[in-house]
This record gives sequence, structure tokens and C-alpha cells, in this order.
Amino acid sequence: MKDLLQVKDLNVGFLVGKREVQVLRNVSFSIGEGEILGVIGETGCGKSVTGSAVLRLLPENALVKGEILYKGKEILYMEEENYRELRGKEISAIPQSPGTSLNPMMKVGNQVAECITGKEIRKRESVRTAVNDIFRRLQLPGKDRCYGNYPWELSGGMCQRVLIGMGMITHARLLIVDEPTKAIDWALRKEVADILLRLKQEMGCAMMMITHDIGVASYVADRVAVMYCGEIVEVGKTEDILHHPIHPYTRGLIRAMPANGFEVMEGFMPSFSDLPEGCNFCTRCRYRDTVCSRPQEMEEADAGHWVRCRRWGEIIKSREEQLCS
Ligand SMILES: Nc1ncnc2c1ncn2[C@@H]1O[C@H](COP(=O)(O)OP(=O)(O)OP(=O)(O)O)[C@@H](O)[C@H]1O
Ligand code: NI
Repeated sequence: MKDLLQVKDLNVGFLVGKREVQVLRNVSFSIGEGEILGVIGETGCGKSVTGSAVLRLLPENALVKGEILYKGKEILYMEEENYRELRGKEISAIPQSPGTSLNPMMKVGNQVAECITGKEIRKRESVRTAVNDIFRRLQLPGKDRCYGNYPWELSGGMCQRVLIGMGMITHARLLIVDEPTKAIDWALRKEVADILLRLKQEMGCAMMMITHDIGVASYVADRVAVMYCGEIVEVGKTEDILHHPIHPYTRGLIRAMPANGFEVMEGFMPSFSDLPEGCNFCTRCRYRDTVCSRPQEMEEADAGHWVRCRRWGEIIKSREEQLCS
């Protein structure tokens, strides 16, 4: 699979007063054409900062280093004007919540149409056809597919689809989807996840899907990256991450899933201004050893399955022993 997006050694810090608080450390990953990468991890670990860096929407106090390539072309430092064209057409974000992203005074069809009219000069008729086509793909009901409805006339699920429409209308090749299912109930979560999957199949777009919901990520994503304290600690095929996790943090996340008994992980993520020496997870880790106070690079434990843990060899061994006994 060809890489659509490559992020290499991305470092992001924030200037707070006179101090720089470093948040992202050497974050590297890639997303192939038409591939969905799920990015998971608990609140504050740096998922949204990573997404915003790709969209170049970080706030002014952000200090960014590293490389981001889209179709092999460097985009992190390219002219703002050129980048904006890319963000309008090729790279797009799905807005987060109907409450803040939809205007209650405006017909939803026109709100989606606005997402293209600013970017391309098109005839009114062709804009309308494009919106109708997206609404049809999103399976919005009725003869006019809700084009003429106001947000408050639609259910929560339909509003979510309109938001997805706003991200999809330009037929972007890469969608950044940040917490598409935050604060919505399970039935709706599945509905949104199903729609994203169908759109990927129909339109072949790639997605970076940010969520703290490992259930949603594993349902939708082809590969999953696990973040902790601003670092990727494990990345691999969804099936490997879900069924053969290696990093003690990933293992903790999976044990905490409702289906696995809700065993809550002990301890808290340390603050970015007070990280431990070496492995950031060592303060909570049951496999911790003296070697863990040294920094650790990502290593490939299995084909395409990378992990940032000095003790991965022993962990795999103990996992096999557990299975045998
Ligand atoms: N403008 C900013 N100035 C200073 N710190 C910031 C700024 N924006 C984000 N941060 C910090 O960066 C860290 C990562 O934030 P981020 O929003 O990426 O977390 P997240 O993984 O998306 O969490 P959540 O699941 O809650 O959305 C947090 O500690 C946050 O406080
Ligand atoms: Ni976030």
C-alpha cells in the first residue's frame, strides 16, 4: 500500500508563560491510501494535538518540529496559501459536535454547500447536486434527503451524518476525524462507525480516526496507534493490537474494555512537566525493571507490529506461558 501521509519525528511543545512544555515526542506514523488508522489513548495524551498538527491548526503558542509528508510532499512548512488549498480539497476534518458546528438558523443542505462554495467557483445547480449525492451516500431520508431541514428538525444521528457530509463534500483523500463518537450512546456510535466504514469503501478515502474509545477504533480501523504521554507506544494491525497487545499500557487499555471486565488501570498519566526518566509508563507498569529508566525507541516485535518497551521480549514469553498453562 502506498503511503498517503507520513509523519516523521513530530515534536510539539507549547509556550506557556516563558516555559516550553513539550507535548509530542518523536511521533512517527504513516497512513496508506484508503487506510483507516485509529489513534487511541487516554485523555490528554496528545491525540488531538497530532491531528491539529497535520491540519496545521495548532494555536500560536505551539512550537513544531519534524516532518509531515502528504503524497511524498512536505506540508508542515509549505506556504500557508498552498496548504490552505490542500486542506480545503485533499485533507479535511470532520467537525466535532452538532451543537457547536451546525448553525440552528440555516438549512443543513446550505451549510454543507457552504463548505465548497468558498473553495471552488461552481454553478449553484452543481453544488446542490454534489450535496444531494453526499446526503444520499449518508442515507439521509426523504425525497430531498433533509437538504431543506434545520438542524433542530433532525435527530442526533442525522446531525452527525450532516457533519460527516461537511468533511466529505470535497471528496478529500484524507479525513481527520477527532472523537466522532464522544458523548453519544452506543447505538448511535455504531451507526456513525458504520457510516464512516461505508464511506471509506465507497469513496476510498483514508482516515486518521482519533478516539479514546478502543471499541470504536477496533471496529473501524485497519491499524491502531496507541499513544501515552505524547509518544506512540505501540502500533500495528488492529487485530494484533486487540488480540496480541504487547505494551503494558495497551494491555491495560484492553483489560479496561467493558467486554473484558472493565478492569480499570491503576494510577494516572504523569504531567508533561514532570515525566519520569526513560519510559513514561514505568510509574504504572507491572513489568517495570531497572532497564526501564533508559529511553526506548520503537522496535518491531512482529511484522508491522512496533512497540516502545524494553521488556517486550519477556512480555511475549510470559504471554505464551499463560496460554500454555
Ligand atoms: N494551546 C495549548 N497550550 C498549552 N498546552 C496545550 C495546548 N493545547 C493542548 N495542550 C496540552 O497538550 C496535551 C495534549 O492535548 P490533546 O488535546 O492532544 O489530548 P487528547 O489526547 O486529544 O485528549 P482528549 O481525549 O481529552 O481529547 C494536554 O496536556 C493539553 O493540556
Ligand atoms: Ni482530543
